Amino acid sequence: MSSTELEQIRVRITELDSQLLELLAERQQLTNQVAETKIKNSIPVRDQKREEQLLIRLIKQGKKHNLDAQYVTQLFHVILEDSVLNQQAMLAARANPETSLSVNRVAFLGNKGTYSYLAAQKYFSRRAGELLEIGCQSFSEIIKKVENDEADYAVLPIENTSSGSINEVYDQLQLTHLSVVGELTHPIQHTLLVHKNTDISKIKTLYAHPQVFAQCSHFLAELGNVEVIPCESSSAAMIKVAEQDSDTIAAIGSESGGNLYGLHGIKSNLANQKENHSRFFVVAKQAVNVPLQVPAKTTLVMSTVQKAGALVDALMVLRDNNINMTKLESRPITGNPWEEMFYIDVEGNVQDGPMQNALETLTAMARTFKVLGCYPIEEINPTKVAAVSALAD
Ligand SMILES: C=C(O[C@@H]1C=C(C(=O)O)C=C[C@H]1O)C(=O)O
Repeated sequence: MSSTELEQIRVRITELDSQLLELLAERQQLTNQVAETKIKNSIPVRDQKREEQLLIRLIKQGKKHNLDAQYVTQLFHVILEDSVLNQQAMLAARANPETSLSVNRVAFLGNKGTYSYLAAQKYFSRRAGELLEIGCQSFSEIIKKVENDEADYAVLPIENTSSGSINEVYDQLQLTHLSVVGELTHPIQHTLLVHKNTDISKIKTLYAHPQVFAQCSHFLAELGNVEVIPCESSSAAMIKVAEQDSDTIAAIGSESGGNLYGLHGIKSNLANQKENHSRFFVVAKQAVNVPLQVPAKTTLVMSTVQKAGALVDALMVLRDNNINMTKLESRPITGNPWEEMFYIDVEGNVQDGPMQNALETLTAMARTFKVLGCYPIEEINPTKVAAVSALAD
């Protein structure tokens, strides 16, 4: 193929890509109109039947064009997720006009480039107003910023699929009056980041956050004799490497974060678990009102009376009200040895009838009880690929 032939084909591809973008923008406009209709007529945002039918039709249609079912499904999962999240954000903004700020001051751990920074960018990209990033050195500093009105929101990592719950954050939430107003999950893609081109075998010193070391323990064991230096954040680790002109040091963090400091990745996928995601809470001074049309979660925190089966009794209240629990975490109570605080995430809105029943009963039976927050579910999980492909056959 001559180079002019190649260029001509590329010109056509470029044209098609632009048309794809224009069509996606037009689709987004239409789904925003759908959201307006749903607001007017109190219709739920999510319609999984419609999503399933749409996917089945597209998979069948794709097959006629020789497009793989997996490919079509993945593509439309991204489109559907974006559509649902945008609609949810529209409804939430409409229900909480006081939260529409021209500037959102957001406190998070570390500096530009940390996973918390990337999560904050992702969360606020769907919301009105500019993002003003406030990097902090510790979780307690992040929370104080919001308590002292120096920030409007804090983004706090709460759990990770490979290293589990982040106890320090749970312990901070025990002590604050802030409310959880949102959640999001963000993929964590640990990459070995270097300043100078080098080879893994030359690396003698490695900088990262202790959570990151925990999540990459298998890779560290394979590396052998390397000095591991814990840093207060991934961005602190990146800065250490960027400041030194050495080919024997590296940091672990996200590749896009590392690029902000002039680092590049030489090995990716370092986490023990290949599916590595972190869940974050977004917290603020004021609780938000989640419209009943938006799928919601509620986080509760309680301590039970010292009696056999007290926790089981509390969980039975959820079962009796048909409330699905998605997470249960226990933490020691500061200053009260051997007593536990329970953090419970459930699906449902604090304004629902069954949830109100459950909250009333739990308040009466627990020693201490508090709703940490009610917020829209950000994990969309469109219909599973395999199920849809089977239906489309
Ligand atoms: C746009 C809608 O809202 C949601 C998003 C959909 C989409 O983007 O196609 C489909 C179903 C709903 O879960 C709709 O209800 O039509």
